[in-house]
Amino acid sequence: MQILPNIKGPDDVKALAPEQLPILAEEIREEIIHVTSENGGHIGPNLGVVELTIALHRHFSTPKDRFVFDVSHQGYVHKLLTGRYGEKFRKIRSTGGLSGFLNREESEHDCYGAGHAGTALSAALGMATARDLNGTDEHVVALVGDAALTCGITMEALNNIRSSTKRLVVILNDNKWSIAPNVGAISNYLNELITNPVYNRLHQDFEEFLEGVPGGDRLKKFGSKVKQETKDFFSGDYESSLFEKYGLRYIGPIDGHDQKLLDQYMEFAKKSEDPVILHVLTTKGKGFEAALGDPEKFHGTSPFCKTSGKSKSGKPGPSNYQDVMGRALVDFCKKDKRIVGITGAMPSGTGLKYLRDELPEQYFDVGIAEEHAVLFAAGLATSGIKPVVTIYSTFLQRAYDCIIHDVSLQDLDVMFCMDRAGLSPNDGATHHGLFDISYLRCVPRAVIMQPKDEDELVDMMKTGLEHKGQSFIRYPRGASVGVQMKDDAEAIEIGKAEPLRDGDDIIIWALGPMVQDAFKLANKIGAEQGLHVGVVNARFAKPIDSKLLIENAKKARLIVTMEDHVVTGGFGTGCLEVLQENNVQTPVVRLGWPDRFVDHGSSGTELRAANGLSPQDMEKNILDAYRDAEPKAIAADTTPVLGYPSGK
Ligand SMILES: Cc1ncc(C[n+]2csc(CCOP(=O)(O)OP(=O)(O)O)c2C)c(N)n1
Ligand SMILES: CC(=O)[C@@H](O)[C@H](O)COP(=O)(O)O
Ligand SMILES: [Mg+2]
Repeated sequence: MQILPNIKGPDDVKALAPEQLPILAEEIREEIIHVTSENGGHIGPNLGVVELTIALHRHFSTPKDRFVFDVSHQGYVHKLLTGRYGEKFRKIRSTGGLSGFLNREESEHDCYGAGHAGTALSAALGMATARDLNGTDEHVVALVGDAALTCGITMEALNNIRSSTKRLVVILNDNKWSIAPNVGAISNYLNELITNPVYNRLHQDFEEFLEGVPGGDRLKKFGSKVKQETKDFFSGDYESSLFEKYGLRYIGPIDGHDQKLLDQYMEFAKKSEDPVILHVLTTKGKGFEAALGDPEKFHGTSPFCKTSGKSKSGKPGPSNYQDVMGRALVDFCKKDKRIVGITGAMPSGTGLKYLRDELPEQYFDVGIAEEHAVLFAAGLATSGIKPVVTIYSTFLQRAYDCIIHDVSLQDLDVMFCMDRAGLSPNDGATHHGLFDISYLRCVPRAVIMQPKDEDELVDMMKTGLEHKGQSFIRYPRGASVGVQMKDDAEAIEIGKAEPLRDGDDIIIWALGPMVQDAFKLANKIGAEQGLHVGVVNARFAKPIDSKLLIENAKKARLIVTMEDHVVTGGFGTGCLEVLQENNVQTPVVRLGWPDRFVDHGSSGTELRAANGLSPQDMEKNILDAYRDAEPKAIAADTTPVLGYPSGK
């Protein structure tokens, strides 16, 4: 490492001689491969933007100039070039390390954070418009991936640029990939642009421009061809690109790994007196064979072996919830052709890849377009199709009005599978699924459920598929419990909780994976305090099993609720409402995430410990509340203690 460690900021990048840039690029790739092999992370997207990001920092000057990266999962190079090489980068996406996304609190060079796709163009346009209003002269550059163009918000911003500002630089980073291969008409259109004769449509002052850039004369011979085409273009012989129809000057496509070419076109884009889009072709995973061979796997990966690319994760454990859901959905779709699965560009992450491969006619990937996914499902449902919308809890936030206004208000039969409900530790605040119960519990008729294990997940899928109305199943990222699966799923009576262990001193109502934690606490408190602690698998966050809850609360001295969700408006709050409405005074301790955003971290265990949710914290919370609660004169129940999953 000769250059990268000495890059303390963009000025050091500008000071490099051209012949040093390939060395810097090589060192950056080496660092990204090393760090992501240890921590996991978005290796593919970042290896694809090395030369592009170097060029950005050689021609623009953050923090005065503003870079807005769409999703910003491809921001590692930017971080390395803005003084963040070192220990914190080495721990990126882990406790105490950098965020995996741009973050305003992390650096003055990160003018805008992200994590969700489709926000960059609108935010950048806001910044450019603010600049015009303030009369300042900074440059604003939006880096947008080809799949981010499938987001509705991106098109809303495109529609607005021409009428809002004169100066905005948009870099379209076109690598043909979303997480899976990019989909839809916009993707096909970009391919058309690329397969046309490779030329750059430049404004007629192309020759003038060449005077102004180093090596411009070398391009002169090339310019004569372009000049002809420019004339044709302006004479209307060429149909202008989609982007010109939106009022942007389109330049491209150019090779996004050719540092010299990038230099020249960045300079042109910078000088443009019109909003300009520079169409850059890059290769996701460039510089790492395994990533080139499997861009989907290496879009965002867990730690891997640097030589083979093989995942480092230990011995195979229980299936991930996404795979259980995906395989079960195939079975349900085989039995009922009316059932279809819909994903927003994430067939692997949601598990819908099984349906894609086995029953492609019942599979729909709509691109990064969650609002459209829900509305599309609503349309399908009006014609007797039973759509299953599989979108991560956090990304479903994007489609909230479509859920209420289109699916719920019209009482259409749609089932939602919300993966990543709970923590996404390494991705952090933009990706934790901690709000879905709160944002859905207020929606009339919504059925919100969470399984205690993978077998119950399939039961809940059957329940939702048979339910006439709107059902939402939430389940966590990663491995399931490892229980024996039934041969045939059994529907669950809606609103029916599952008592698992008797108790009358304390009764814990746990949702989803918290059932495991509840049993551990019940066993420990029972053994050490001699208390009789019951456990109920709540199953439904809406409707709550009020009858059983009231019965439990009249019997016990304390009710505890446990959820992998914020407390504010969550499942525990629902239980409080039930007891209050029925005038049952038994105190309730609600164990869940506090009313604040939760950072990224190495694991759920570390994040829980950092947020007062370690097993010790929860035990203390419960015992303190128990001591403060009014004793109740009820004889201890001697019913034998049940265990779950196998008497643990
Ligand atoms: C609203 C939303 N939906 C889904 C995702 C998951 N996601 C993260 S990156 C990505 C693909 C982005 O593709 P592109 O914009 O082309 O960037 P690339 O990874 O190719 O550089 C997706 C679907 C997200 N971050 N936000
Ligand atoms: C950047 C982004 O939004 C996705 O790549 C996300 O990080 C995937 O999350 P999972 O790894 O949980 O599928
Ligand atoms: Mg892409």
